Amino acid sequence: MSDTLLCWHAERAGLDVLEGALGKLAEHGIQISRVMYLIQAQSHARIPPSINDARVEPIRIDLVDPTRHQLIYEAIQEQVLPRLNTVAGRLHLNLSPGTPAMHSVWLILHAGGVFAPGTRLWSSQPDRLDPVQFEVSTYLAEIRRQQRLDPKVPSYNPEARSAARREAMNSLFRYARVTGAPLLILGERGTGKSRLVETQVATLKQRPNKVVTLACGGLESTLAESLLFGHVKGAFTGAAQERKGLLAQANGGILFLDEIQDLPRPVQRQLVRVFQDRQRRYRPIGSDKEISVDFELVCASNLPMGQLRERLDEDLCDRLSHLCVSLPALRDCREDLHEDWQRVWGDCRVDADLPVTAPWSNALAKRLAEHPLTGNLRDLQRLAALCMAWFEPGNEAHWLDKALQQWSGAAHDSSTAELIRMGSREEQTKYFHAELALRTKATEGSWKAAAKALDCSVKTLQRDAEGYRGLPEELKY
Ligand SMILES: Nc1ncnc2c1ncn2[C@@H]1O[C@H](COP(=O)(O)OP(=O)(O)OP(=O)(O)O)[C@@H](O)[C@H]1O
Repeated sequence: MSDTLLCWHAERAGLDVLEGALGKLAEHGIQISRVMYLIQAQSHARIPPSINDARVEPIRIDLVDPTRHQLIYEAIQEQVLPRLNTVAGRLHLNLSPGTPAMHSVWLILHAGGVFAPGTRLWSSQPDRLDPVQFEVSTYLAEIRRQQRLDPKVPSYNPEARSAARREAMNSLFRYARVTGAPLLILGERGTGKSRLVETQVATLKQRPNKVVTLACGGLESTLAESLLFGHVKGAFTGAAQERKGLLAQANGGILFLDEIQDLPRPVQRQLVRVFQDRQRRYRPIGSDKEISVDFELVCASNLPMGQLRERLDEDLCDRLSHLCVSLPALRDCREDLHEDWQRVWGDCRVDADLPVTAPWSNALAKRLAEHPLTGNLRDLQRLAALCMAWFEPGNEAHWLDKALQQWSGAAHDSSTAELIRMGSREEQTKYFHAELALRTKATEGSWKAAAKALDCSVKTLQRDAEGYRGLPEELKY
């Protein structure tokens, strides 16, 4: 398929520049069949209908002053951008013709992602044509990606307002500094355990930039073993290549085992053995050679200590419980919520149009004061996403209200489900029965009709509904 070239008519060098560029592009194996040729409206140059088999499409722009960037942009927006939809093949942009001011305009448009992915930039002189490899849009995208993946912002302020968080941070700062002893971080899901390990813990342990993480959920024993310890080629069917395990990768850094309770028991035992050895020696699967590694072990779990104990190998649990920090849930440190919301907002805000400081109102303060926040920081992230979706410049009260309405609506179901999932089997069954009773009453219209639909007595249903006692009022159906 042949391509399109977009460029400016260089008044002084005339059509020679275009002809030269077309020739050089052909040397690169690029066939141009169409040229979108921007030219001053006042220019007297005669533009031929085609050059070197390429159809030349003059686009006359009334622009006397090439440093009027805003006007150039508007002209391009009106006269060039709509035509980009009709480009077949790839778009090439020759940056060089025109004034240096024009070069900046092209680059800015490219950086803003105006041109389709795959558009190639070229810089030319009559005797040369060089690709411009500096992909501005990719560069910006990369910065944004890094900001998300590699957050440098410490997750929590150690000088927290609430006593619960201050105490947790105080313990964290003391415990994380102890070398050679595993650190255990407990906290409900979304309390920021992983982020804490990647930022503050890694810094305190003086091993920044090297946190090797294994999410232990859903791994069966042999896979978990091979991921952690690695294997030699041919160690088992399918082991076509040698694989370096995470323990080896974490050498000199931190091995972070997230949701440690899900690590299969036999692998937990193996880990204990490595940890009992001062030199941290182990054998990759199928190898007869021992490897010695140096890493700090940090584990996290969203279970409280009592439940975690039931899921962990006894020895491993004993080792892990020496230095254990419990991160409080957000609803237990509401004094910090204003700051948390600012931080989450700053974290999620990518679009420069959005306000730098997080939106705030009395209604939001009230919602934050009473919301169960069972998803912790993720609830705040959901609110931030809704704010971004409803955002309209200059009308904060309106879009914030809209976002809050949606947030409250969506919170109902997920929060109820969340709370129900948190209890013991007995409690969960109780909540389930209560939910069933109340929902059936709501759909059938009365206790009598609900009892008939479920084939039980009204008394049974009303007793079941009592099971919701203890749930926050707003979560009851
Ligand atoms: N202090 C913070 N400020 C703003 N955002 C944060 C903060 N800490 C974590 N986050 C963000 O909140 C989300 C939840 O954090 P994280 O994954 O660390 O929690 P977690 O406790 O490990 O959750 P889970 O147990 O579900 O893995 C992530 O998207 C993270 O980037």
